Amino acid sequence: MSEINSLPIIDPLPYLPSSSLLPHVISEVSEIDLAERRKETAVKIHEACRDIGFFYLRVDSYLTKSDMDQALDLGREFFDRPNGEKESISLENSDGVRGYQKLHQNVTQGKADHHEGLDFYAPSPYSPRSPSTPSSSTSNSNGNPRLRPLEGHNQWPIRPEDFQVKLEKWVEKMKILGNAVMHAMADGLGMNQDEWEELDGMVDNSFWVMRVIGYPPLPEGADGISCGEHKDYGCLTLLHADPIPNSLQVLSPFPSPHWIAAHPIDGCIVVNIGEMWEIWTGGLYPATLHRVIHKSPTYRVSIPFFYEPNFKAKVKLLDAAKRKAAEEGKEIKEKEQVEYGQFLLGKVSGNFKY
Ligand SMILES: O=C(O)CCC(=O)C(=O)O
Ligand SMILES: [Fe+2]
Repeated sequence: MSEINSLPIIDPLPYLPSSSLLPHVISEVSEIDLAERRKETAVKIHEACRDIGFFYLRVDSYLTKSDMDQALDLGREFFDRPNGEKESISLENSDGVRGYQKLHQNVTQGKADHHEGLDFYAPSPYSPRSPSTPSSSTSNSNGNPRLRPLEGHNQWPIRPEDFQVKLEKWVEKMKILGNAVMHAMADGLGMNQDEWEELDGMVDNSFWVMRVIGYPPLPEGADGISCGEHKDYGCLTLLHADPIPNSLQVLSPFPSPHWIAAHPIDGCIVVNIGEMWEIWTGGLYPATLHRVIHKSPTYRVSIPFFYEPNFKAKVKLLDAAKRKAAEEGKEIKEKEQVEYGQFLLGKVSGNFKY
């Protein structure tokens, strides 16, 4: 294998429901070559997941340029609002994980990151508490019962106008895209229909997360890091970011680990896989380390959408991954089964400084 210094570009079009495609594309898609195009996509996705765990996904048959620009601009306009307004929807007002985090409140490996952010999650995974049961012995400063992490409601900004409507649409779009990528990955692993349906049943009520992140440039001369190196912990990360080169960096494994830049490409988003795929495949598909060092003078906005398993999904080594690894002579290592929601709870508790 030659040194990997750039990421492959993959077209998910043959896996997207035709009703979700942009009108001008629908007429171009012929049923006849769909099967052939699926094969091509599945092979490319398998190689990308196995060799680096990161790739570009073409989305220009699915999202217009104005959909893409608008999502980032809404983030930018929100971060431009006065601090008091942003802090009125801070994490502490909900369940400690949904809402706004001010600059340096995010922590990676014990070090504060140089960004602000706004986090949204799928609805609470817990059944509603009955009003007659005292829900908790503790209350927060507003006298309301203290919520367990993930138990609260999302806090949507009131300004800029349309933020919620537009970004909820983005969530719906990303869920469809995430499922299409999962299907391509299932084919790439050589799953049969029953195996794909079983995998699909573990993500069909995805406990998704959407983050809107704002990165001020790192101070002049600082050798700091905007977002410390980490693996993502779920299934798939679908990242849309401002077209600023060099900021997002990926640890390419071959021939020896070295950082490469994932420069944004027009009409594409960047996808990487998280730790759940590492468990599903026994490490055949690695969750790759990445980081952000944002030094350019402009404020950078990114919107990672995490397409995750269902809260209750039990994630363990897949037979298809065993077969694929044997076929390719790759060694894999079975990891302990996890229930996704429990795994997530263990992770979110260390993410913020309150
Ligand atoms: O902002 C970015 O480009 C990446 C953010 C990221 O890696 C994350 O939120 O997990
Ligand atoms: Fe990440």
